[in-house]
Amino acid sequence: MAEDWDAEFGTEPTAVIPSFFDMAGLRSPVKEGAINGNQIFESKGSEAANFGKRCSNTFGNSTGFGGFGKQGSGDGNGFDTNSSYIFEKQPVAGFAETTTVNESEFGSRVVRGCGFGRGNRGGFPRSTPQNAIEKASGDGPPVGRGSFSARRGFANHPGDGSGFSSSCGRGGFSSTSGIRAPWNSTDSEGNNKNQAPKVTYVPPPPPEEESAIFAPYQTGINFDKYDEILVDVSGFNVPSAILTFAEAHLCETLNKNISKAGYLKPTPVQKHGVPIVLAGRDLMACAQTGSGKTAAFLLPILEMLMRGDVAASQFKELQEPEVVIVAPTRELINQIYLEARKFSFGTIIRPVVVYGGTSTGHQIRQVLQGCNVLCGTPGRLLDIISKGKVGLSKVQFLVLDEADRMLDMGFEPDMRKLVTAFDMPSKQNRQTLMFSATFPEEIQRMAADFMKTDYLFLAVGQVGGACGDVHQTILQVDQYSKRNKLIEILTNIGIERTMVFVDTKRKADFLAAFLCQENFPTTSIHGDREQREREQALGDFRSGKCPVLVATAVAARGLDIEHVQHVINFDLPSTIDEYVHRIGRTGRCGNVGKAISFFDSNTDLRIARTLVKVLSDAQQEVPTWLEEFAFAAYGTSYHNPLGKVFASVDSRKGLGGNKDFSSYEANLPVTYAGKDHEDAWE
Ligand SMILES: Nc1ncnc2c1ncn2[C@@H]1O[C@H](COP(=O)(O)OP(=O)(O)OP(=O)(O)O)[C@@H](O)[C@H]1O
Repeated sequence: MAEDWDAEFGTEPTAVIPSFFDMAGLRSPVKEGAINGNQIFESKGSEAANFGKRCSNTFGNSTGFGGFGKQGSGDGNGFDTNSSYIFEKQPVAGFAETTTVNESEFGSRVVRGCGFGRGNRGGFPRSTPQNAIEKASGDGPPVGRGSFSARRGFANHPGDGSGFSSSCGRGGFSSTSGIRAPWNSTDSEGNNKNQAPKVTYVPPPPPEEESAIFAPYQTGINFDKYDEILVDVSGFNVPSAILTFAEAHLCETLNKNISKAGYLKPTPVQKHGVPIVLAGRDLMACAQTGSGKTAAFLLPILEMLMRGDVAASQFKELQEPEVVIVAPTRELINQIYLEARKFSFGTIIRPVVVYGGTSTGHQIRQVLQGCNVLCGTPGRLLDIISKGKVGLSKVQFLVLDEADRMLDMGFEPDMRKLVTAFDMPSKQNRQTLMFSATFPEEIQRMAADFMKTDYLFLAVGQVGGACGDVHQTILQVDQYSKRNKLIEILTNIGIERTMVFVDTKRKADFLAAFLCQENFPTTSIHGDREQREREQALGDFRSGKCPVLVATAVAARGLDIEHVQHVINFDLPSTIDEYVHRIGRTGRCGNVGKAISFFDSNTDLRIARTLVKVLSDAQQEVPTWLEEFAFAAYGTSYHNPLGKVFASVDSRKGLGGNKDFSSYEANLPVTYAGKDHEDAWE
C-alpha cells in the first residue's frame, strides 16, 4: 500500500496560527484593572473581527457568518452576559455574530436553543470522513472539531460554504483550523478535501543531557508517611513486597538510574508492584495520585527485558516491540515515555512515543529506528500498527495506564481492537498491567477480560480515595460569582503555580484570556488547541513563565508537574474520580498541596454525596452546607453520579465471599461521556 506520510514534510504551508499569546498581545492595550467582561471581550471581539477578515480574505467566504439567532437566556457558567452583548455590537460584517456564537457556546446556552451547536453544518452529515478519521486515528487535529465535527459546528448554515471553525469565532484563540479546511469537498483533481489535513508538527526532541533526563522531583515532607498507608493485595500466591530497591535485585544500570533519579526508597505501590511484575503476574494496581505508579511498572518491565536478553533495537521496516504502553492523553504518554527513557538510560532498550497531533511520518521514522518500548495514545497507536510498521507478536508486556479512563469513555471497542486484533499475543501469553488511582467496579470487571484470571489486585490506601497530602476546600460559589472569587484567590496565591479546571474547552480559552487581562500570566490546555500550543502551554507552566494553567479534563490525569501548589476547580467535574485525579495534580510525591473547588448548587448537586465521602475519608473538613446538600441529594448515593459503583476493594471480593477469583470473568459494557470527558480520546 502506498504510504503518504513520507510526503508530509515541507508540503503543507504553515497556517497562520494566532497563538494564545499573540492574541493576548493583540488585544492590548488592556484597560488596567478591568474585571468587567465588556472591556475584555470588546477588544477580543474586535480582534476576532480582524482575524475573521484575514480568514475571509483567504477564502472569500465572509458571508457565511451572518444570521445567527439570538441566544437563549440562561446560565453563562460564571461569565456574565454582558460580554456576549458586546460581541453582538461589533460592527464588522459577519464576524461580530461569530464571536457572539462562541460566547454563547461558552455557556450552556448554546445547547439549549440558539440554533447552533450540534447538527449538520453546511450540509455535512455527522459521519463525515473527518469524523471517521478523528475516531479512527484518534489524532484528528482541531480542524475537524472546529470545521466539521458534530460537536460544535454552525448548525444554522446549510450549504453556506463558510468553512470557518469555531476557533475563528472564538476570537482567534486556539487553532486556525478553519483556514486549513475549506468546505469545498473536492479539489480540482476530484480528491476529497474533507480529509483531515496532515499534521506536520514535530515535537522538539527530548533532552540529551543527563542532568535534564534525571532532573529529580523533590520529594516532600510527607514522603515517609506513605509507609503508613494500608496496602491490600488480593489474589493467590502474592509475592512478598520489597522494602528497598536493592531487594528487587535489579541490574546495575537500572539501580544506577534509580539513584540518579533521586529515588532513595520505593513507595508502597513500588514495594508491592515491582515484585508482582517481576514474578510474571498480571496486575491491576490502584494507588493514590502522585505516589509513583509509573516507576512501579517501568522498573520491573525494564528489568525483565534486561534479564531476557532483549535484542538491541535497530533500524527495521517492521518493528516488534516487547512492551506496549497505552495512556489516554498525549501529554501523559509523553511523560511516561520520558520516564522510560530515564530508567532505560545506558541500556540497549529503546523507548519510542507516538501520539496524536504530531506528524505521523516523523513518528513512524522514530519507530523504525528501533523500538523496544512503544508508548502511545490509543488512536495513534492503532494508526501506526495499521500501517504495518509495528508488529505485536513479540509483545511481552501490555500496560494500560489510567486504565479506567481509557475504558470508561465509550472507546472500549478501540481498546479491544488493540488487545485482541492484529498479532497481539493472547492474555495468557503476555503480561497485562493496569494502573490508576481510581478503579470503579464495572471497569474492574471489564478489565478482567484483558487479564489472566489469576491477576493480582493491589490497592494502596482506599481505592478511588483522594491523596491525603492535598488540603481540600469546598466553597459555595454560584456561577456568576466564580470569576471574582477566582481573582480573589489568585491574588492571594501570588505566583505559586496553580491549575484551574473548567468544564469546556471554550471556557478554558475565555477564562485564560480573562486572567491574562487581569494581569495573571496564564496559559491554557485543552483538546482544541494544536499540539504545539499544548506543549508550549505545558512548558510555560512548568517553567513558571505562566504560573496559571487553565485546563479541561485533558490535564486531569497523570500529569506530573513539579511545584504545583494549588488546584482550583472553577467547575466541579461530573464524576468523583475526575475530582480525585484533578486535585492529584498537587500534593505529589510527599509534597503538600491545596485544592479549592467552587460548588454551585445549581449544577453540582449530583456530586455532593460522593464529595462528602471523599472529603471525610481523607480527613478533610466537610462544610455543613455541603452535608445538607448531600443529604438532600435524593436519588444519588455513594456511587459515581453516572451510575458506576465505587470500588473500595478488588471487585472479585464482592462475589458472595467466593474466594475463587479465577472463576470470575464478568463483562459489563460501560459507556458514558460526562461533560468532563469532552476532551476524550486522543
Ligand atoms: N521512590 C520514589 N522516590 C522519589 N520520587 C519518586 C519515587 N517514585 C516516584 N517518584 C516521583 O514522584 C512523582 C510522581 O510519580 P508518578 O507520576 O509515577 O505518580 P502516579 O502515581 O503515576 O500519579 P498519577 O496518579 O497522578 O498518575 C514523579 O515525579 C516521580 O519521579
